[in-house]
Amino acid sequence: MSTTTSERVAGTVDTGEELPALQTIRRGMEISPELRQGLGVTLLLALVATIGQVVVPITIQQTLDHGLGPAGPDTGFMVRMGLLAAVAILATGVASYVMTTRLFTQAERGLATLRIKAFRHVHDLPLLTQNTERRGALVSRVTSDVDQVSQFLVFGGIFAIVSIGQIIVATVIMLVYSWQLCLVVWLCFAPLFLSLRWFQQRLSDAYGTVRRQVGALLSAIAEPVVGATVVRAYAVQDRTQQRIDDAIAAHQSASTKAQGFTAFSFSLGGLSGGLANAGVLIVGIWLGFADQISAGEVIAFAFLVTLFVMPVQMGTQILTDAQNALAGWRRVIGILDTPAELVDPGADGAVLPRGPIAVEFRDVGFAYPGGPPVLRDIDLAIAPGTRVAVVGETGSGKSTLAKLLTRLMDPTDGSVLLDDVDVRQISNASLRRSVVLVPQEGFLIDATIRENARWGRLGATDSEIRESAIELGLVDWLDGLPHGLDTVVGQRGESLSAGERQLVALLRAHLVDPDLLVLDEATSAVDPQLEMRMARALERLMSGRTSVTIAHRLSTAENADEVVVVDRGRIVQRGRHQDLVAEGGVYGNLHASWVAQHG
Ligand SMILES: Nc1ncnc2c1ncn2[C@@H]1O[C@H](COP(=O)(O)OP(=O)(O)OP(=O)(O)O)[C@@H](O)[C@H]1O
Repeated sequence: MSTTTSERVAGTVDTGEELPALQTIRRGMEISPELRQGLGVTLLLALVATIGQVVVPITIQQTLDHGLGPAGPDTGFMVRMGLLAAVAILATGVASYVMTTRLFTQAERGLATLRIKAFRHVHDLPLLTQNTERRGALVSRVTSDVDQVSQFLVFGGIFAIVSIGQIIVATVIMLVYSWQLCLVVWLCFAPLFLSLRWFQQRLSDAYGTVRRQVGALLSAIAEPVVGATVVRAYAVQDRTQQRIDDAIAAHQSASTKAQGFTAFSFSLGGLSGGLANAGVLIVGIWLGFADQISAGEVIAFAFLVTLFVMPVQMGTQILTDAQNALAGWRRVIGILDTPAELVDPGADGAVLPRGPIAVEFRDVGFAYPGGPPVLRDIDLAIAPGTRVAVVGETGSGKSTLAKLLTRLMDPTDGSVLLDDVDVRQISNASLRRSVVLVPQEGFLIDATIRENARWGRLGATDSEIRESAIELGLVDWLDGLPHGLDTVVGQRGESLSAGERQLVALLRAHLVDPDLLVLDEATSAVDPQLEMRMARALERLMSGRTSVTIAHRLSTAENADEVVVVDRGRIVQRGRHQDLVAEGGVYGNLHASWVAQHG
């Protein structure tokens, strides 16, 4: 677990930002063991590829110095050297190919594992955390951040290893030939080597700005697309267009600046190479006259210099990529290091028996991370099969109560019990089987009504879905739709009306066949006919089950067996509707405002 976890603000995702580079790599390898598999062989191949590169200059030197004797060319020797060079070139090519293939296969396998683990963990993160972390940012962590790691591991990583190897081996060979010429080469490249860190920092800053600008650009574009209706309704196209234009201009200038740094370091690499070659020739000839070096060695040097050029030209870019990849890796590891606070007891957990569930809140308190208490001293017992309506002013804590009841969050104090068992001890599978939450806005996927209903019971047949629709009195509505169960609901169910979306949500809930139904009643008004249909479906859905409804309608409170009144996080009144109306208090006020609205 990362060092930052302990300091993490409750309910937020670990950013992993303070994880040192080496620790990041170690943790990353632990999470994706595939990255380590066969790494030894891959590195061996990298060594073969590197050594192969320097064999050619050596054979040239040998041919020039020993193949062209005073007695004329030694054909046998030259052929042997030529063959050696050919074998070296072939070996380098094959080794590079196999190495790269192995590397990207392993890297992609390892990163697929990382993605899968991160996605699974996102599911286990407390709902609260998912709300706190911007959802888009979570998505980017498991997609583009992993891509950055992948890019680097496949291209940058191996290039870095081979490059460093190339420079080391070339330097050793140069030293064997002539330390003076080696010094010339190193002096020519020294300014670039020394400024690599400086370049890398500039590049990193520049690309950091580019990434931020990409984010700004995406949100500037997403806003008018997602909120197209509002943008048009308020005729603010010009303002949003201006934001997009500004974002595009800012992105363009940041990118140009970043590319400028890359181009500069690239050119400097070429310049250093040219200088080194010239220096080698001048000093080499001078040393040659002093009989300190052979012609073949000078030519070999010219070849060896080229082994320096590419690595240093790409060096700054590789360093930046490495930094980006590490940052990406840290962010994904950060997800995995965020504890799944809602621990599922799994197979060891209790299993709820079938039949209406008894509910109890025992001294429950709750506060959102860093916030004040939202629920206090909640003691509430609901007998099996009872129909309870929870009412209260907006912000009084009703939805929070529902989330605790369905274990989307755990209480900060006290406990929630179902059939006398703490919800924390009930296996998730059993909990999801027996308890259903129908939220205000049921989330519909862009698929058919059939697919959406099947979220309630995966694999439900058409006749089972129809049976549910018949029991809820929805079959004539379903048959009245243009394509029945095959009707596509559009993104987030946009092709249906708000009331129809609720009907699909009820159908889905009915297919679960729960023993405890928790409903967050929709506030949006629907046409009277649909309203009646919904009321009838709800009535049937609740029958024979324990139900807790967050009520916004007078009729729901009137029909409930018991009304629970929440005010500023506490239960202030309980009882039947008529009794509470007579009692007055908070319920009296709520009732009066309902009557004023609809009476
Ligand atoms: N994710 C959250 N993070 C921080 N505070 C929250 C969060 N959700 C709700 N709250 C706060 O908790 C309090 C209770 O909210 P809750 O949603 O339970 O009220 P409610 O009674 O259901 O309101 P409404 O009828 O408007 O839905 C409010 O003050 C709200 O600001």
